[in-house]
Amino acid sequence: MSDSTAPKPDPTGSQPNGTAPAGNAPTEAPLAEAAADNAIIPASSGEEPESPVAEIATAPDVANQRRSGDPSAGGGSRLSLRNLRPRMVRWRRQLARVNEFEPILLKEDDATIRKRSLALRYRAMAGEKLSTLLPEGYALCREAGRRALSMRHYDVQIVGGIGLFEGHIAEMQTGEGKTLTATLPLYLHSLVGKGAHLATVNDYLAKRDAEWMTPLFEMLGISVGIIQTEDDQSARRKSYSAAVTYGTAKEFGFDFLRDRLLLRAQNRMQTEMLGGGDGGFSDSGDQIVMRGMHFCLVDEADSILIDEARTPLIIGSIEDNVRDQIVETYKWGSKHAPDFELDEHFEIDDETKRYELTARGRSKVRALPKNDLVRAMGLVDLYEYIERSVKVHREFLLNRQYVIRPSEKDPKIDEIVIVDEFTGRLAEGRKWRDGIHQAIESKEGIEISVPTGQAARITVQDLFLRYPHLAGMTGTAATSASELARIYRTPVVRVPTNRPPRREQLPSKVFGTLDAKFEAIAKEVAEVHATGRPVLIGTRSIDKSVLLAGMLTELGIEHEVLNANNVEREAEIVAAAGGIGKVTVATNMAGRGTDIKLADAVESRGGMHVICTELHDAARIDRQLIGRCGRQGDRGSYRQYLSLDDDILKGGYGQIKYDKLKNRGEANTGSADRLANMFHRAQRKVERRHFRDRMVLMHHEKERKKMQREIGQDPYLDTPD
Ligand SMILES: Nc1ncnc2c1ncn2[C@@H]1O[C@H](COP(=O)(O)OP(=O)(O)OP(=O)(O)O)[C@@H](O)[C@H]1O
Repeated sequence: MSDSTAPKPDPTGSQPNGTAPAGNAPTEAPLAEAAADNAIIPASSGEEPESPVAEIATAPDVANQRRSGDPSAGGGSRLSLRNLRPRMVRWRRQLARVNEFEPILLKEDDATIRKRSLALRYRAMAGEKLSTLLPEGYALCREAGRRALSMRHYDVQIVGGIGLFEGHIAEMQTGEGKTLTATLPLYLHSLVGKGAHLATVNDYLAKRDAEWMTPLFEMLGISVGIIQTEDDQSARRKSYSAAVTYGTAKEFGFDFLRDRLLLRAQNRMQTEMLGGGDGGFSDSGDQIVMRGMHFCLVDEADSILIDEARTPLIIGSIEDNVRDQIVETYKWGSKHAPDFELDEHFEIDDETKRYELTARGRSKVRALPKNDLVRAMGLVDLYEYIERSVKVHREFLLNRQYVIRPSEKDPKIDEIVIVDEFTGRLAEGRKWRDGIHQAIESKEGIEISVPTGQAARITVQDLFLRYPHLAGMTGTAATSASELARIYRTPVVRVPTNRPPRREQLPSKVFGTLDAKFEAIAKEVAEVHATGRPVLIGTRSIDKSVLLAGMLTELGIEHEVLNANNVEREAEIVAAAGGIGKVTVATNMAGRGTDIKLADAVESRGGMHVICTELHDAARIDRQLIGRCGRQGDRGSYRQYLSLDDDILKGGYGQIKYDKLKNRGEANTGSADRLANMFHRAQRKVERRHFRDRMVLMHHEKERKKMQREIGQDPYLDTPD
């Protein structure tokens, strides 16, 4: 930590408000302007979480944005909702109070800043309200940022930070400095001594952001902990004991479950000891790692709180050696199944279609060679394994009942996907029960997915609902505002950009077929590429990214493909994507969290051009892609390409109407641009359906937990498999 008394020069050139020299004007000008006209723009009337979705969804700004069909609208626009004015006025007043501290803090040395921070902590611990401490706290944080990181929180960031402190989801455009903004509510909430968590999507981001912000926190006497997947219990305990802890939603969830299991085990031991008198309770030194859940700030809030919301975090109860034994026995079964003959070794019950070994079949099983793991399995179990394997060999055929393809989660691993016998379509995510699925995996020689057995389970949603104070940041929340407000009681606010955005939306183009669309896209890539501007093309699936890449190769355009198949090079590809003449084809969320920095000469040529090749099921994902260009006031442009055979039309209007549109598309030779709005309507229908599905699921889960509590069970530990 630096002891210098003189503050470090501010590379942003910005000065405290009111004392700003002329050169500072560009940095703070938009805020001054925006502040006068509602610095923060509500994306929904989330203040009334109880209000019906329609009311929220039709909040004027969202509605305007959708009417214009511009999924990137927002950010710097200045729209206002009359009924939310009081909140904005209050936040602006608080900003003014934060600013009042600045000239005073500027004159103080590092040691005094730290002392002030300690004094704030005492006051918070003594029970003073954090909202009273906010102006000085935020001013201290800003001053620490300026000295330790050479970054002074912009006024918009301070106002965004106030919104976060008050439990909002702040929508900030990519590149607007969410990492620095996060320090404000983290610092303030950490003062009460119960810990403040920042949850992000992966270990890498947790570590990177924590390390980047640590000098700021250290200057204020605030310790920082980082949770990484490989950490052991004692490292975790240490990280959680820090004032501020960075980690992933997943790790926070697992630690919560492990602690809960441990507490139950200890509780049981204690009860046994008290009851039996001779119980073996000993405090073996096992201690929980978390020290409660007080405040959590969720980065990439929409993806964690909505996309991942239903993801269950499960701690398995099957131990590794048992798992190995099960896997081995499946393999053993499928190896020997072809040697079993109908009628001689097994029979099939006409009614139940059950396979049953005959006496000869059973003695054959006993005589089969077995390794130690298989031998340790009970004989009755072995009969069942063989019966199941024989059934699978006779009845389940590759490319008829199922296909094999690379797993979406990990393309290096193959997986079995069931073919729906009625529709002939792939039944994504479905599995056969009673070991059939595993027996097929074994027959095909691919990794056997032994179920874990559940010892404890929590969904990401439940986890965050347990925090009494929750807030989030994201580039794209406005379109999910109603859902976030309804589930988490976290209203969404839009934070305007520090500098006005200069991103240009080019008119959407609609084609009859995918082929026609892709040809036009390739042509546009060639044209923009010739000017030296970088082009980023987003596709909905891996195969489409490959198709487009093939077309670009034919045109002789050098390019990079970024999809789930080459995640290792992700950061490298994204970092280079803003160079002169770069062309990058990416599937949706790829490259998240890495900044695309434009090469110097790119800005004067018009910045980056983004091409969206199809609408996604959620407008939010489209906006994420579009947000890649025109960052921090850079120039940039984007265009949406659509065709009448796009999946979104099927999802929105159903198969029959989709088939009609597709036929119309095939007959269509000219432009169909006038139909662009139809695609956005379809997208809204899909979004609404997904929202309804999620609400139904949430309702069922809630009921289940209620019932379990009523009968004295723990909904996280007594989980149905
Ligand atoms: N107040 C500030 N003063 C100077 N530079 C800043 C300030 N705030 C942010 N920056 C710079 O802006 C850049 C983007 O910051 P950051 O990565 O936190 O953005 P982000 O909003 O998280 O973007 P993404 O959505 O891509 O994750 C960084 O290089 C950071 O140094």
